[in-house]
Amino acid sequence: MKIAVLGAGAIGCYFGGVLAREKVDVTFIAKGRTLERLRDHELIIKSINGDFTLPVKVSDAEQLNADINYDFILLAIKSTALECVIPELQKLTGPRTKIICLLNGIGNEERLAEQFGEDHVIGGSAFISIIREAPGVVNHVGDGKLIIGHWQTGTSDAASEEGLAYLIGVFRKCGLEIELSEHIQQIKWEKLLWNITYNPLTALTRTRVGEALADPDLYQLLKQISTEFLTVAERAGIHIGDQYKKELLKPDEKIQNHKTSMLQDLENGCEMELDAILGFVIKTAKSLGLQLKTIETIYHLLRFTDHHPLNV
Ligand SMILES: NC(=O)C1=CN([C@@H]2O[C@H](COP(=O)(O)OP(=O)(O)OC[C@H]3O[C@@H](n4cnc5c(N)ncnc54)[C@H](OP(=O)(O)O)[C@@H]3O)[C@@H](O)[C@H]2O)C=CC1
Ligand SMILES: CC(C)(CO)C(=O)C(=O)O
Repeated sequence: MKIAVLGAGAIGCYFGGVLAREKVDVTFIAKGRTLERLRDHELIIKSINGDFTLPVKVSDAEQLNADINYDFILLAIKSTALECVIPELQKLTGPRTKIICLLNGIGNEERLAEQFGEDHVIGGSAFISIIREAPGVVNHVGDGKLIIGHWQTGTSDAASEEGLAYLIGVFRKCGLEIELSEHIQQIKWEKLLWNITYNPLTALTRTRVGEALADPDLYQLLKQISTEFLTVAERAGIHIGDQYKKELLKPDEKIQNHKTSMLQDLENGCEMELDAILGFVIKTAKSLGLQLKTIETIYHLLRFTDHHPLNV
């Protein structure tokens, strides 16, 4: 079984590294400093479950060989880079390749399905926390479940099913919690409930999750954002589990000090994932005749911030 990891950052290096350690044939598709680093040095994974390092196979994203037939592609770029990697995916995807999309937000799997066909797409939600400390060096700081599921149920052939079962088995053997769901679209919305509530507001106000929750003004806004999002989900016919709603505004100790990925992107001068986290919801709301006052305001403020980085 051959796996390509497209996006050798935090998520790609961690999940790809775990598989490579178990002798799965994994190739990291990388560019720039990550490509240089991984060619000459071992991949370094720091993890709450135990650190490890290992040499890995790496290919230049700009010089891909279209002859290799990968069984699975672990897609772990930021959603902002999705259009840029479509030509790379075209070279990596053969008739039986499945793209496992690990990106946050909504709209990514839909775009992949439009380009490659629904039966080539496996949706994913990673409830995990990993920080890229340097090219080829990642730190797994928060544990959580990885949920994946066929974008179009009932279309997979026996060989792909066998491959997927093997992959899931390897992850489980390594102590990773992974689930194959038949409701991946719902799961993506459930994860988005958390991301849309916390990521944009904490980025805008440069706060950690616990700080935002403890501040009465920000708490009020967190509530408004989640209420607006839940209204859209309900009107769109998406069921959000009660447990996600109940726990949303009282996350446990472990997440209090968390800096959301959107705040990290802002601080690192990287483009924020605004469309996958906010834009898609705004569009869906518009198509349903709903106006989202708080979400739209925050989206526009962050778009402005994205285009006018602060010089601090
Ligand atoms: N980190 C986390 O804890 C979690 C992240 N996620 C989601 O997972 C996704 C990935 O996040 P994360 O791993 O943190 O992001 P990173 O920024 O750490 O990694 C993205 C990687 O994609 C690479 N990349 C960008 N463009 C290309 C290209 N054209 N060809 C090849 N590689 C490319 C980048 O390379 P370069 O640096 O050279 O540009 C980088 O290595 C996001 O959607 C995020 O929201 C979900 C749950 C948790
Ligand atoms: C909280 C976390 C790390 C969960 O996966 C996340 O999705 C984010 O910060 O954007």
